[in-house]
Amino acid sequence: MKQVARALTIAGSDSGGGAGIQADLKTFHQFGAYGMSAITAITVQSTLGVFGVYPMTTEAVAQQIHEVLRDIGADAAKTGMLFDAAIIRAVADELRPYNKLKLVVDPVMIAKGGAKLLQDDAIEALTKGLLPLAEVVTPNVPEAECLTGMQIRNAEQMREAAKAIHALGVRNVMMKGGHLEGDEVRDILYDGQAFHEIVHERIQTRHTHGTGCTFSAALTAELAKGTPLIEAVEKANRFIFEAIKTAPELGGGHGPTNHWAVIE
Ligand SMILES: Nc1ncnc2c1ncn2[C@@H]1O[C@H](COP(=O)(O)OP(=O)(O)OP(=O)(O)O)[C@@H](O)[C@H]1O
Ligand SMILES: Cc1ncc(CO)c(N)n1
Repeated sequence: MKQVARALTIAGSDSGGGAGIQADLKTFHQFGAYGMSAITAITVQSTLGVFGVYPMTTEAVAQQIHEVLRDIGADAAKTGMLFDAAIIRAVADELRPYNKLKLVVDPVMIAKGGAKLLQDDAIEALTKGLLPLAEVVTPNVPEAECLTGMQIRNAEQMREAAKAIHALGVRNVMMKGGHLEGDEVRDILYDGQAFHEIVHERIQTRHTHGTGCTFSAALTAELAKGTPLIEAVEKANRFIFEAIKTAPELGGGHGPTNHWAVIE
């Protein structure tokens, strides 16, 4: 039988196509992985913002995961927008038996325009139920602040927060520095022992819709292919940098990145 890397995304639909399920599937495809999806909510979005959020039933989310995993299977999976505590618990219950599957948890909480993609009372379900199953969690600065209660303004505080999130029981923490100010963007991976830092130039652009989703999808696809974590993070980082740099400049607001970006 042919061996193709299989990747599952469990996330919200973004009608604008730049974030969520759509960003994930485009990115999986670009990385040569076979993409599957379990939709948690339908969001009405464009580059101008979020206009509506329509969650799926918990049963519908659980069933999508259950049926694709027991038939097709997955080498890696990622979670994005999960909306509420009941969906988080259902996702954790479905994934728990698949302990060989590499899980990337992108703890999506708020869209760039400020719209809530996760209910406040869902944080505990996330930290207690889902994070222990994750190979790696990929918070941005506001999400890391919410998970830890710490204030993060610089690289040292990012390292402290990474340690605190690791202490919640996650194997690896990938702290994204896109939200901090400065001419450079610093992303920090912490495996419980050492920090691995990747620094690149900050691109001056408004086209950053879905950067977090696209980054974690690239990471998931590489893990599905069997790439070791540090190398997978480096590839995903190069991909998102190139995708932001060559963004197609669509829409009147925060446009999507270039999911056709090529890295060598
Ligand atoms: N302006 C930028 N220039 C260069 N790299 C960037 C820029 N913005 C983001 N990145 C890269 O993209 C990655 C993800 O970005 P960010 O931290 O903004 O994610 P996010 O807030 O989760 O995104 P979103 O919520 O829109 O999906 C960062 O770790 C960084 O490597
Ligand atoms: C569906 C969805 N997931 C995640 C994000 C975060 O970028 C978004 N804007 N929309």
